[in-house]
Amino acid sequence: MLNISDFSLSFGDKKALNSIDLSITAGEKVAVIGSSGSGKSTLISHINTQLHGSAAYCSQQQGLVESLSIFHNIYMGALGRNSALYNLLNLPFPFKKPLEEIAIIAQDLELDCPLSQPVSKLSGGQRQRTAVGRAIYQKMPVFIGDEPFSALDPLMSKRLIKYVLQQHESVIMVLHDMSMALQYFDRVIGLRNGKKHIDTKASSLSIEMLQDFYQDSMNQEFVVNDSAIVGSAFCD
Ligand SMILES: Nc1ncnc2c1ncn2[C@@H]1O[C@H](COP(=O)(O)OP(=O)(O)OP(=O)(O)O)[C@@H](O)[C@H]1O
Repeated sequence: MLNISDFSLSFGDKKALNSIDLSITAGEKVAVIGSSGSGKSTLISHINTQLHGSAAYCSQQQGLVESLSIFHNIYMGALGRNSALYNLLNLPFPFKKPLEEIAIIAQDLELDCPLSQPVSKLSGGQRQRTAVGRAIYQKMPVFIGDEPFSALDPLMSKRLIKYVLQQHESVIMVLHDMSMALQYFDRVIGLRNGKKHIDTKASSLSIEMLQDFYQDSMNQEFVVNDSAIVGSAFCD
């Protein structure tokens, strides 16, 4: 499904990704972890570009339209599927079919406020779920999410991660919750300073190993010379 070979990306002097090799097969559920600034968002944004047309991407920025309702923001996921005229008419007079479909998605995402509510009046968690709803309504085989439920309480976050996993053939998700990464995903990719340090089956990792990985990442935050990080316990 995806093959990335020796991919690097810099922002000015900052090397955000450093010689990344990555293959992902259809059907895989991949968690991407790493400390802040390690390159996770940059990596999944690149993956989204590579999978253009088959992936729904839920970025941290969300890109919601503040003045429009929950319904219309979620409906945006279907803009490409329908004609311009249908989309235009659906704005003032929503059609029955999308109304019903979006009501189900909103219910599944535990969005219990009226669908007519403008996004500007939503909480952080409600906004995140609206953005995820829009991605789900794209009906793509692949879901790419950048901490899509970070504003939710842990139990709701758990339920909704399970829901997103059920709705898509393949999922690539950045998340900081190590236990969820191990419990719900097949594979874990760990980034440190733009390099891939972990890429293995979730079943071969433990919470302690991931805690060590985060601790080592923190310890090396001040290391300027990249050569000092070679020799990780996980990857070259
Ligand atoms: N548009 C940009 N311009 C300049 N630097 C950038 C830009 N985007 C990312 N960076 C830098 O690239 C590095 C990787 O950023 P990235 O957002 O991918 O990290 P991250 O692991 O997703 O972080 P977080 O967990 O905080 O979201 C960081 O040092 C960041 O400052």
